[in-house]
Amino acid sequence: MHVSVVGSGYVGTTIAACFADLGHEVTSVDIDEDIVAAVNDGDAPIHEPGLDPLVSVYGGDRLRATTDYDTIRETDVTFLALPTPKNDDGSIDTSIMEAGAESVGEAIAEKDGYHLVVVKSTVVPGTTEDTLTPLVEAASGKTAGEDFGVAVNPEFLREGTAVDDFMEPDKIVVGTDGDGRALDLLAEVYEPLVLQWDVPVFETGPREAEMIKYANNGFLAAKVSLINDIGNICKEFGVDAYEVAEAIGLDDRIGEQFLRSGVGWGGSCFPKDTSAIIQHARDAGYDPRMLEAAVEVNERQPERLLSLLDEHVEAEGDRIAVLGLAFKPGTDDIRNSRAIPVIEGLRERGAEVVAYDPVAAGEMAERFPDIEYAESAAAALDGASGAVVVTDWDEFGTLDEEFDAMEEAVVVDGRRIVERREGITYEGLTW
Ligand SMILES: NC(=O)c1ccc[n+]([C@@H]2O[C@H](COP(=O)([O-])OP(=O)(O)OC[C@H]3O[C@@H](n4cnc5c(N)ncnc54)[C@H](O)[C@@H]3O)[C@@H](O)[C@H]2O)c1
Ligand SMILES: O=c1ccn([C@@H]2O[C@H](COP(=O)(O)OP(=O)(O)O[C@H]3O[C@H](CO)[C@@H](O)[C@H](O)[C@H]3O)[C@@H](O)[C@H]2O)c(=O)[nH]1
Repeated sequence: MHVSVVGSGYVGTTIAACFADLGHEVTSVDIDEDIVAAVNDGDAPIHEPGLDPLVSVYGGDRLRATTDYDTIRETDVTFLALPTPKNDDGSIDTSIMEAGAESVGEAIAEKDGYHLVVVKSTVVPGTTEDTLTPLVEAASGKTAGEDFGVAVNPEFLREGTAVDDFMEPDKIVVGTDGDGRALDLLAEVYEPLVLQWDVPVFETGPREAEMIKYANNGFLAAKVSLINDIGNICKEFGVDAYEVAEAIGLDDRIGEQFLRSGVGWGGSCFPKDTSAIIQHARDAGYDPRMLEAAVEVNERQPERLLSLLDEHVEAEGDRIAVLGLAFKPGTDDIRNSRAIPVIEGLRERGAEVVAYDPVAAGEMAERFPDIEYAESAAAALDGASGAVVVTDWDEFGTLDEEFDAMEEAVVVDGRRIVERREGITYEGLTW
């Protein structure tokens, strides 16, 4: 099968390389010429474990990148993996998706046979039927359901484990209006995965498929916020939230995953998606109190971390180490990282901030060019009067005598990764 993928970012590049690995011919379309050149040279344009080997094998061969939308015409199915950022009021900005839908429509206008357009990006319920499909129809002069099909197929991969998540998914959600040709084509695209892992394919309507993605992310974000809320209560009473989480996670109805309390969630998805669905619900007249509370608890965690530091250190004029800048380990992505409000809070206190991250320092230096970036955790800790841990990189779990080089060995751990020991004034955020 010949598949095209529009957008070569985290999702687009991952799924394009994986489709090639599943045996499909793949054409990637992106407006960024550097990204296109990189893919054709066999270089992954993003940092993602397991992606380099795939792009180096298939890039320029079974996976070809281009800036030319017209190439879509030669393919059977097009996945739209374009960004859906948020507007200033928190609502979803679908303008890039709309531009993509129009370009796809123009490209298939001259096509004789059926073409399938698949919305892979995260869009609020109704976007595909009410906005994107009419745009493809207008640009192509064709009729949806007759000349071309439309499906919603949200993506659940996580950054840092994107390739594995895509290649071995928990589920594949397919939203159509019952168009048998669309279902058959998607079944063919995913057949190798479904056969190998016996993956459940959940067939539903387009609006349901769109909502399932927000429900999934909203539920997970709220789960972390709930364990953070419980963790904050635990801290007040000297209870270890991690022991509590371990016990409640044994209940199948709760489940053991996503119970790591700490400084909260960040990244490119949870913040923007909770915000988009909250705003979409409000626009419809419903006030989604649980999701609003999940966001509020999340926003408070960095300040709680700094309050614990305040109990031990007069930050003004002091050197304070920030360990971890990425929004989670395994990535250089700092979008909505909890390190951002932590650094801002330290600067408001007049602290001299020295930051360390194994891969994300370069990204953070663009955001905060005038703080110090250390080459190692040891260098960051040297001479510091306090340290805050923001990202749970494994290497922070092996730190030990490095703390002895601190001016004052005060460690406030936002991820329960540092070993508590004598000689360190240790504060866990929720334990
Ligand atoms: N990042 C994730 O982990 C993840 C996981 C699941 C779902 N999603 C969703 O997938 C979508 C894509 O997210 P992403 O993180 O891959 O985005 P991204 O910002 O990493 O990549 C988007 C790509 O689209 C390209 N682009 C922009 N405008 C274009 C246009 N008009 N035509 C062609 N290419 C264009 C950009 O150059 C970029 O390479 C979003 O809706 C997101 O919410 C993301
Ligand atoms: O127990 C936990 C689990 C996660 N987090 C934090 O939650 C955030 C998000 O983590 P994770 O979900 O692993 O990363 P993402 O790559 O943002 O993936 C989420 O967002 C993607 C984009 O929509 C979805 O596809 C994925 O299914 C969904 O997990 C990070 O800041 C983590 O530090 C915690 O604080 N405690």
